[in-house]
Amino acid sequence: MKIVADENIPLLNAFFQSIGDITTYPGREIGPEQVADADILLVRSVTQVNQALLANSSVRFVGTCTIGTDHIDLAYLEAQEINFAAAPGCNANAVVEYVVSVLDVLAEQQGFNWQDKVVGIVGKGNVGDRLYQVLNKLGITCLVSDPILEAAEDESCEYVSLDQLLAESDIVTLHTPLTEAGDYPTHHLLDAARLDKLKPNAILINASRGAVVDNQALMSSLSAGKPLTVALDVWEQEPEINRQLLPLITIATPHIAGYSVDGKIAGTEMVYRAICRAFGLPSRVRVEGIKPLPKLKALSFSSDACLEEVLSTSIRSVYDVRQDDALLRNSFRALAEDASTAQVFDSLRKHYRSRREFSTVKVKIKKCSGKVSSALKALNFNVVTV
Ligand SMILES: NC(=O)c1ccc[n+]([C@@H]2O[C@H](COP(=O)([O-])OP(=O)(O)OC[C@H]3O[C@@H](n4cnc5c(N)ncnc54)[C@H](O)[C@@H]3O)[C@@H](O)[C@H]2O)c1
Ligand SMILES: O=C(O)[C@H](O)[C@H](O)COP(=O)(O)O
Repeated sequence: MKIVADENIPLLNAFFQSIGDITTYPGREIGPEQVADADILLVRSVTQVNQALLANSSVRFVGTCTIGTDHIDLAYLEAQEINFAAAPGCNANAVVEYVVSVLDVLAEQQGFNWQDKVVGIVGKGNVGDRLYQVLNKLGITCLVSDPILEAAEDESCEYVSLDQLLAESDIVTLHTPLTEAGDYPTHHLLDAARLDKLKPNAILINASRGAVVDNQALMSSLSAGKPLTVALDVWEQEPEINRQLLPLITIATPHIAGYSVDGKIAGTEMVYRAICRAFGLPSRVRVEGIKPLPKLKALSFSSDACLEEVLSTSIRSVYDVRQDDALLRNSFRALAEDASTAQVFDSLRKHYRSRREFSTVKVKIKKCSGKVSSALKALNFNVVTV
Protein backbone atom coordinates (compact mmCIF):
# COMPACT_ATOMS: atom_id res chain seq x y z
CA MET A 1 0.00 0.00 0.00
CA LYS A 2 1.04 3.68 -0.54
CA ILE A 3 1.11 5.90 2.54
CA VAL A 4 1.37 9.71 2.38
CA ALA A 5 2.23 11.34 5.69
CA ASP A 6 3.03 14.65 7.41
CA GLU A 7 6.79 14.73 7.98
CA ASN A 8 6.19 15.92 11.56
CA ILE A 9 4.64 12.58 12.60
CA PRO A 10 7.23 10.78 14.77
CA LEU A 11 8.29 7.15 14.23
CA LEU A 12 6.56 6.78 10.88
CA ASN A 13 8.94 4.06 9.65
CA ALA A 14 8.97 2.20 12.97
CA PHE A 15 5.20 1.90 12.92
CA PHE A 16 4.20 1.90 9.25
CA GLN A 17 7.02 0.58 7.05
CA SER A 18 5.63 -2.97 7.25
CA ILE A 19 2.24 -1.69 6.06
CA GLY A 20 3.25 0.29 3.00
CA ASP A 21 5.63 2.60 1.15
CA ILE A 22 5.79 5.90 3.00
CA THR A 23 6.19 9.31 1.32
CA THR A 24 6.39 12.35 3.60
CA TYR A 25 5.74 16.03 2.96
CA PRO A 26 5.50 19.18 5.12
CA GLY A 27 1.93 19.03 6.44
CA ARG A 28 0.91 22.29 4.79
CA GLU A 29 2.19 21.05 1.40
CA ILE A 30 0.03 17.91 1.21
CA GLY A 31 -2.33 18.60 -1.71
CA PRO A 32 -4.40 16.65 -4.28
CA GLU A 33 -1.27 15.84 -6.33
CA GLN A 34 0.51 14.31 -3.33
CA VAL A 35 -2.41 12.08 -2.32
CA ALA A 36 -3.73 11.12 -5.79
CA ASP A 37 -2.52 7.48 -5.67
CA ALA A 38 -2.27 7.07 -1.89
CA ASP A 39 -4.20 4.42 0.01
CA ILE A 40 -3.55 5.86 3.48
CA LEU A 41 -3.19 9.53 4.44
CA LEU A 42 -1.61 10.38 7.81
CA VAL A 43 -1.78 13.99 8.94
CA ARG A 44 -1.42 16.31 11.89
CA SER A 45 -3.48 19.43 12.50
CA VAL A 46 -2.05 21.62 9.73
CA THR A 47 -3.44 19.65 6.74
CA GLN A 48 -7.02 20.46 5.74
CA VAL A 49 -8.60 17.11 4.81
CA ASN A 50 -11.74 17.62 2.72
CA GLN A 51 -13.28 17.08 -0.70
CA ALA A 52 -10.85 19.48 -2.35
CA LEU A 53 -7.97 17.31 -1.18
CA LEU A 54 -9.41 13.84 -1.65
CA ALA A 55 -11.98 14.08 -4.47
CA ASN A 56 -9.79 12.42 -7.10
CA SER A 57 -7.65 10.30 -4.82
CA SER A 58 -7.58 6.60 -3.98
CA VAL A 59 -7.32 7.30 -0.24
CA ARG A 60 -9.23 4.71 1.80
CA PHE A 61 -8.02 5.65 5.30
CA VAL A 62 -7.32 9.02 6.92
CA GLY A 63 -5.56 9.20 10.28
CA THR A 64 -4.79 12.35 12.25
CA CYS A 65 -2.18 11.78 14.95
CA THR A 66 -3.73 14.55 16.99
CA ILE A 67 -6.56 15.16 19.44
CA GLY A 68 -8.17 17.97 17.50
CA THR A 69 -10.14 17.10 14.37
CA ASP A 70 -11.28 20.57 13.26
CA HIS A 71 -9.01 20.24 10.21
CA ILE A 72 -10.93 17.19 9.02
CA ASP A 73 -14.25 17.24 7.10
CA LEU A 74 -15.65 14.27 9.01
CA ALA A 75 -18.99 14.36 7.17
CA TYR A 76 -17.22 14.12 3.80
CA LEU A 77 -15.13 11.13 4.91
CA GLU A 78 -18.24 9.38 6.19
CA ALA A 79 -20.17 10.12 2.99
CA GLN A 80 -17.28 8.71 0.94
CA GLU A 81 -16.93 5.71 3.29
CA ILE A 82 -13.30 6.62 3.95
CA ASN A 83 -12.10 5.13 7.22
CA PHE A 84 -10.96 7.68 9.82
CA ALA A 85 -9.07 7.66 13.12
CA ALA A 86 -7.88 10.42 15.42
CA ALA A 87 -5.84 10.09 18.63
CA PRO A 88 -8.17 11.25 21.39
CA GLY A 89 -6.32 12.02 24.65
CA CYS A 90 -2.90 11.19 23.18
CA ASN A 91 -1.23 14.36 24.46
CA ALA A 92 -3.75 15.40 27.11
CA ASN A 93 -1.20 14.96 29.91
CA ALA A 94 1.21 17.25 28.07
CA VAL A 95 -1.42 19.99 27.86
CA VAL A 96 -2.19 19.63 31.56
CA GLU A 97 1.52 19.94 32.30
CA TYR A 98 1.69 23.01 30.07
CA VAL A 99 -1.09 24.63 32.13
CA VAL A 100 0.65 23.57 35.36
CA SER A 101 3.87 25.22 34.19
CA VAL A 102 2.00 28.42 33.28
CA LEU A 103 0.45 28.50 36.77
CA ASP A 104 3.81 27.74 38.40
CA VAL A 105 5.52 30.60 36.56
CA LEU A 106 2.71 33.13 37.06
CA ALA A 107 2.38 32.24 40.76
CA GLU A 108 6.03 33.22 41.21
CA GLN A 109 5.81 36.31 38.98
CA GLN A 110 2.63 37.62 40.61
CA GLY A 111 3.27 36.35 44.12
CA PHE A 112 0.20 34.21 44.62
CA ASN A 113 -0.45 30.70 45.93
CA TRP A 114 -2.35 28.39 43.59
CA GLN A 115 -4.43 27.09 46.50
CA ASP A 116 -5.87 30.58 47.00
CA LYS A 117 -7.24 30.81 43.45
CA VAL A 118 -10.47 29.64 41.79
CA VAL A 119 -9.73 27.94 38.47
CA GLY A 120 -12.43 27.90 35.80
CA ILE A 121 -12.14 25.00 33.35
CA VAL A 122 -14.04 25.37 30.08
CA GLY A 123 -14.44 21.91 28.51
CA LYS A 124 -14.09 18.82 30.71
CA GLY A 125 -12.93 16.23 28.18
CA ASN A 126 -9.64 14.36 28.12
CA VAL A 127 -7.61 17.49 28.90
CA GLY A 128 -10.10 19.40 31.06
CA ASP A 129 -10.95 16.36 33.17
CA ARG A 130 -7.31 15.47 33.80
CA LEU A 131 -6.65 19.07 34.81
CA TYR A 132 -9.72 19.03 37.05
CA GLN A 133 -8.46 15.87 38.78
CA VAL A 134 -4.97 17.33 39.30
CA LEU A 135 -6.22 20.63 40.71
CA ASN A 136 -8.77 18.91 42.93
CA LYS A 137 -6.05 16.70 44.43
CA LEU A 138 -4.02 19.87 45.07
CA GLY A 139 -6.97 21.31 46.97
CA ILE A 140 -7.70 23.99 44.39
CA THR A 141 -11.31 25.12 43.91
CA CYS A 142 -12.48 24.53 40.33
CA LEU A 143 -15.52 25.74 38.44
CA VAL A 144 -16.42 23.78 35.30
CA SER A 145 -18.44 24.77 32.26
CA ASP A 146 -19.27 22.05 29.76
CA PRO A 147 -22.90 22.36 28.58
CA ILE A 148 -22.65 19.16 26.56
CA LEU A 149 -21.66 17.02 29.53
CA GLU A 150 -24.11 18.93 31.70
CA ALA A 151 -26.93 18.20 29.24
CA ALA A 152 -25.87 14.55 29.25
CA GLU A 153 -26.40 14.64 33.05
CA ASP A 154 -22.77 13.81 33.70
CA GLU A 155 -22.35 13.69 37.48
CA SER A 156 -18.54 13.87 37.75
CA CYS A 157 -18.80 17.45 38.96
CA GLU A 158 -21.15 20.38 39.46
CA TYR A 159 -21.39 22.45 36.27
CA VAL A 160 -21.84 26.21 36.06
CA SER A 161 -22.69 28.49 33.16
CA LEU A 162 -19.83 30.04 31.22
CA ASP A 163 -20.88 33.51 32.35
CA GLN A 164 -20.81 32.46 36.01
CA LEU A 165 -17.42 30.83 35.49
CA LEU A 166 -16.01 33.98 33.88
CA ALA A 167 -17.39 36.19 36.66
CA GLU A 168 -16.13 34.03 39.54
CA SER A 169 -12.83 32.51 38.36
CA ASP A 170 -9.41 33.99 39.05
CA ILE A 171 -7.92 31.74 36.37
CA VAL A 172 -9.83 30.63 33.24
CA THR A 173 -8.40 27.83 31.09
CA LEU A 174 -9.98 26.75 27.79
CA HIS A 175 -10.13 23.09 26.70
CA THR A 176 -12.89 22.82 24.12
CA PRO A 177 -12.64 21.75 20.49
CA LEU A 178 -13.08 24.40 17.81
CA THR A 179 -16.63 23.99 16.52
CA GLU A 180 -18.79 26.22 14.33
CA ALA A 181 -22.03 24.22 14.45
CA GLY A 182 -24.14 22.35 16.98
CA ASP A 183 -25.88 23.59 20.11
CA TYR A 184 -22.73 24.99 21.71
CA PRO A 185 -20.34 26.23 19.02
CA THR A 186 -16.98 27.38 20.35
CA HIS A 187 -15.79 29.68 17.56
CA HIS A 188 -15.16 33.03 19.32
CA LEU A 189 -16.65 31.55 22.48
CA LEU A 190 -14.75 34.27 24.26
CA ASP A 191 -15.82 37.26 22.22
CA ALA A 192 -15.60 40.91 23.33
CA ALA A 193 -18.64 40.64 25.60
CA ARG A 194 -17.38 37.54 27.36
CA LEU A 195 -13.83 38.90 27.67
CA ASP A 196 -15.42 41.85 29.46
CA LYS A 197 -16.91 39.47 32.02
CA LEU A 198 -13.48 38.26 33.17
CA LYS A 199 -12.58 39.45 36.69
CA PRO A 200 -10.06 42.30 36.93
CA ASN A 201 -6.55 40.80 37.16
CA ALA A 202 -7.81 37.41 36.01
CA ILE A 203 -5.55 34.97 34.17
CA LEU A 204 -6.75 33.57 30.82
CA ILE A 205 -5.05 30.48 29.34
CA ASN A 206 -5.88 29.22 25.85
CA ALA A 207 -4.28 25.90 24.85
CA SER A 208 -7.30 24.65 22.87
CA ARG A 209 -7.67 26.28 19.43
CA GLY A 210 -6.86 29.88 18.58
CA ALA A 211 -10.30 30.88 17.31
CA VAL A 212 -12.04 29.85 20.55
CA VAL A 213 -10.96 33.35 21.61
CA ASP A 214 -11.66 36.35 19.35
CA ASN A 215 -8.04 37.49 19.08
CA GLN A 216 -8.97 40.91 17.67
CA ALA A 217 -11.31 41.52 20.62
CA LEU A 218 -8.60 40.28 22.99
CA MET A 219 -6.08 42.71 21.50
CA SER A 220 -8.56 45.60 21.79
CA SER A 221 -9.33 44.71 25.41
CA LEU A 222 -5.67 44.44 26.38
CA SER A 223 -4.73 47.60 24.44
CA ALA A 224 -7.51 49.46 26.27
CA GLY A 225 -5.81 48.51 29.52
CA LYS A 226 -8.00 45.66 30.81
CA PRO A 227 -6.02 44.18 33.74
CA LEU A 228 -5.72 40.66 32.35
CA THR A 229 -2.82 38.17 32.23
CA VAL A 230 -2.98 36.02 29.10
CA ALA A 231 -1.15 32.84 28.14
CA LEU A 232 -1.70 31.81 24.51
CA ASP A 233 -0.44 28.59 23.01
CA VAL A 234 -2.90 28.72 20.15
CA TRP A 235 -3.59 31.68 17.91
CA GLU A 236 -6.16 32.68 15.30
CA GLN A 237 -4.86 32.43 11.69
CA GLU A 238 -1.95 30.12 12.63
CA PRO A 239 0.78 30.18 11.38
CA GLU A 240 0.22 33.81 10.35
CA ILE A 241 -0.27 34.87 13.97
CA ASN A 242 -1.01 38.52 14.76
CA ARG A 243 2.39 39.80 15.87
CA GLN A 244 0.85 43.01 17.23
CA LEU A 245 -0.88 40.80 19.83
CA LEU A 246 2.39 39.24 20.94
CA PRO A 247 3.68 42.06 23.22
CA LEU A 248 0.32 42.12 25.02
CA ILE A 249 0.51 38.40 25.86
CA THR A 250 2.33 37.44 29.07
CA ILE A 251 3.19 33.86 28.05
CA ALA A 252 3.30 33.18 24.30
CA THR A 253 4.09 29.77 22.77
CA PRO A 254 3.78 28.33 19.23
CA HIS A 255 1.06 25.66 19.66
CA ILE A 256 3.31 23.25 21.57
CA ALA A 257 1.27 22.55 24.69
CA GLY A 258 0.71 18.97 23.45
CA TYR A 259 4.26 18.50 22.19
CA SER A 260 5.60 15.98 24.68
CA VAL A 261 7.59 13.09 23.23
CA ASP A 262 5.19 10.75 24.96
CA GLY A 263 2.11 12.48 23.58
CA LYS A 264 3.34 12.68 20.01
CA ILE A 265 4.34 9.02 19.97
CA ALA A 266 1.03 8.02 21.56
CA GLY A 267 -0.72 9.82 18.71
CA THR A 268 1.21 7.84 16.11
CA GLU A 269 0.65 4.57 17.97
CA MET A 270 -3.11 5.12 18.30
CA VAL A 271 -3.50 5.70 14.56
CA TYR A 272 -1.26 2.68 13.83
CA ARG A 273 -3.50 0.44 15.91
CA ALA A 274 -6.60 1.84 14.19
CA ILE A 275 -5.11 1.07 10.77
CA CYS A 276 -4.22 -2.47 11.83
CA ARG A 277 -7.81 -2.98 12.94
CA ALA A 278 -9.27 -1.43 9.77
CA PHE A 279 -7.13 -3.53 7.43
CA GLY A 280 -7.12 -6.71 9.53
CA LEU A 281 -3.34 -6.52 10.06
CA PRO A 282 -1.41 -7.89 13.06
CA SER A 283 -0.56 -5.03 15.42
CA ARG A 284 3.07 -5.99 16.13
CA VAL A 285 4.94 -2.73 16.80
CA ARG A 286 5.39 -1.86 20.46
CA VAL A 287 6.67 1.55 21.60
CA GLU A 288 8.76 -0.26 24.21
CA GLY A 289 10.69 -1.91 21.40
CA ILE A 290 11.66 1.42 19.93
CA LYS A 291 14.91 3.15 20.95
CA PRO A 292 14.70 4.23 24.59
CA LEU A 293 13.19 7.69 25.04
CA PRO A 294 15.30 10.42 26.67
CA LYS A 295 15.03 10.22 30.44
CA LEU A 296 15.64 13.02 32.95
CA LYS A 297 17.81 12.41 35.98
CA ALA A 298 15.86 11.59 39.12
CA LEU A 299 15.19 14.47 41.51
CA SER A 300 15.73 14.25 45.25
CA PHE A 301 14.80 16.59 48.08
CA SER A 302 15.74 16.83 51.71
CA SER A 303 13.04 15.98 54.21
CA ASP A 304 12.68 19.64 55.25
CA ALA A 305 12.09 20.97 51.72
CA CYS A 306 8.91 23.08 51.61
CA LEU A 307 5.97 22.10 49.43
CA GLU A 308 6.20 25.11 47.09
CA GLU A 309 9.94 24.52 46.53
CA VAL A 310 9.45 20.81 45.82
CA LEU A 311 6.58 21.38 43.40
CA SER A 312 8.15 24.25 41.51
CA THR A 313 11.56 22.58 41.25
CA SER A 314 9.99 19.32 40.07
CA ILE A 315 7.78 21.04 37.49
CA ARG A 316 10.62 23.17 36.12
CA SER A 317 13.00 20.23 35.96
CA VAL A 318 10.69 18.68 33.38
CA TYR A 319 9.10 21.70 31.71
CA ASP A 320 9.47 25.47 32.08
CA VAL A 321 7.13 27.29 29.73
CA ARG A 322 9.31 30.40 29.95
CA GLN A 323 11.85 28.70 27.67
CA ASP A 324 9.28 28.32 24.89
CA ASP A 325 8.02 31.86 25.45
CA ALA A 326 11.56 33.27 25.21
CA LEU A 327 12.35 31.20 22.11
CA LEU A 328 9.25 32.47 20.34
CA ARG A 329 9.86 36.11 21.21
CA ASN A 330 13.58 35.95 20.31
CA SER A 331 12.76 34.22 17.02
CA PHE A 332 10.34 36.94 16.02
CA ARG A 333 12.70 39.65 17.26
CA ALA A 334 15.47 38.20 15.09
CA LEU A 335 13.09 37.71 12.16
CA ALA A 336 15.02 38.19 8.95
CA GLU A 337 13.41 40.73 6.65
CA ASP A 338 12.45 38.08 4.09
CA ALA A 339 11.30 35.46 6.61
CA SER A 340 7.55 35.39 7.13
CA THR A 341 5.68 35.06 10.39
CA ALA A 342 4.41 31.69 9.16
CA GLN A 343 7.93 30.42 8.47
CA VAL A 344 9.10 31.29 11.98
CA PHE A 345 5.99 29.85 13.64
CA ASP A 346 6.17 26.58 11.70
CA SER A 347 9.94 26.28 12.12
CA LEU A 348 9.61 26.61 15.91
CA ARG A 349 7.10 23.74 15.88
CA LYS A 350 9.06 21.55 13.44
CA HIS A 351 12.30 21.85 15.42
CA TYR A 352 10.68 21.74 18.85
CA ARG A 353 12.82 19.86 21.36
CA SER A 354 10.04 17.67 22.65
CA ARG A 355 9.89 17.23 26.39
CA ARG A 356 9.03 14.19 28.49
CA GLU A 357 5.92 14.01 30.68
CA PHE A 358 5.95 14.23 34.49
CA SER A 359 5.05 10.54 34.88
CA THR A 360 8.41 9.54 33.36
CA VAL A 361 10.41 11.42 36.01
CA LYS A 362 11.37 9.70 39.27
CA VAL A 363 11.33 12.02 42.29
CA LYS A 364 13.13 10.57 45.31
CA ILE A 365 12.11 12.13 48.60
CA LYS A 366 13.70 11.42 51.99
CA LYS A 367 10.91 10.71 54.44
CA CYS A 368 8.98 13.78 53.34
CA SER A 369 5.64 14.96 54.59
CA GLY A 370 2.64 13.15 53.18
CA LYS A 371 1.49 16.51 51.84
CA VAL A 372 4.56 16.83 49.60
CA SER A 373 4.35 13.26 48.37
CA SER A 374 0.62 13.48 47.62
CA ALA A 375 1.06 16.81 45.82
CA LEU A 376 3.74 15.37 43.56
CA LYS A 377 1.60 12.30 42.90
CA ALA A 378 -1.30 14.64 42.09
CA LEU A 379 0.93 16.13 39.41
CA ASN A 380 1.58 12.62 38.07
CA PHE A 381 5.24 12.46 39.12
CA ASN A 382 6.75 9.05 39.84
CA VAL A 383 7.42 9.49 43.58
CA VAL A 384 9.84 7.24 45.51
CA THR A 385 10.24 7.78 49.26
CA VAL A 386 13.78 6.85 50.33
N1 LIG B 1 -2.48 23.29 22.25
C1 LIG B 1 -2.30 22.00 21.99
O1 LIG B 1 -1.19 21.55 21.70
C2 LIG B 1 -3.48 21.06 22.11
C3 LIG B 1 -3.23 19.72 22.44
C4 LIG B 1 -4.33 18.85 22.56
C5 LIG B 1 -5.62 19.32 22.33
N2 LIG B 1 -5.81 20.62 21.95
C6 LIG B 1 -7.15 21.13 21.70
O2 LIG B 1 -7.90 21.02 22.92
C7 LIG B 1 -9.20 20.52 22.63
C8 LIG B 1 -9.72 19.73 23.81
O3 LIG B 1 -8.95 18.54 23.95
P1 LIG B 1 -9.61 17.28 24.67
O4 LIG B 1 -8.68 16.13 24.48
O5 LIG B 1 -10.01 17.65 26.06
O6 LIG B 1 -10.91 17.07 23.78
P2 LIG B 1 -12.23 16.27 24.18
O7 LIG B 1 -13.01 16.12 22.94
O8 LIG B 1 -11.87 15.06 24.99
O9 LIG B 1 -13.01 17.27 25.18
C9 LIG B 1 -13.57 18.47 24.75
C10 LIG B 1 -14.65 18.86 25.76
O10 LIG B 1 -15.16 20.15 25.41
C11 LIG B 1 -16.54 20.14 25.63
N3 LIG B 1 -17.17 21.23 24.90
C12 LIG B 1 -17.52 21.26 23.59
N4 LIG B 1 -18.13 22.45 23.30
C13 LIG B 1 -18.10 23.17 24.47
C14 LIG B 1 -18.56 24.47 24.83
N5 LIG B 1 -19.17 25.28 23.95
N6 LIG B 1 -18.37 24.89 26.12
C15 LIG B 1 -17.76 24.10 27.02
N7 LIG B 1 -17.34 22.84 26.74
C16 LIG B 1 -17.50 22.40 25.48
C17 LIG B 1 -16.99 18.75 25.19
O11 LIG B 1 -18.24 18.42 25.77
C18 LIG B 1 -15.85 17.90 25.76
O12 LIG B 1 -16.14 17.46 27.06
C19 LIG B 1 -9.00 19.66 21.37
O13 LIG B 1 -10.18 19.60 20.60
C20 LIG B 1 -7.89 20.37 20.62
O14 LIG B 1 -8.44 21.27 19.69
C21 LIG B 1 -4.77 21.49 21.85
O1 LIG C 1 -4.87 18.58 18.53
C1 LIG C 1 -3.79 18.26 19.01
O2 LIG C 1 -3.43 17.09 19.32
C2 LIG C 1 -2.79 19.33 19.30
O3 LIG C 1 -3.26 20.60 18.98
C3 LIG C 1 -1.45 19.06 18.64
O4 LIG C 1 -0.46 19.82 19.30
C4 LIG C 1 -1.47 19.42 17.18
O5 LIG C 1 -0.14 19.32 16.75
P1 LIG C 1 0.22 19.57 15.21
O6 LIG C 1 -0.74 18.72 14.45
O7 LIG C 1 -0.07 21.02 14.97
O8 LIG C 1 1.63 19.18 15.07
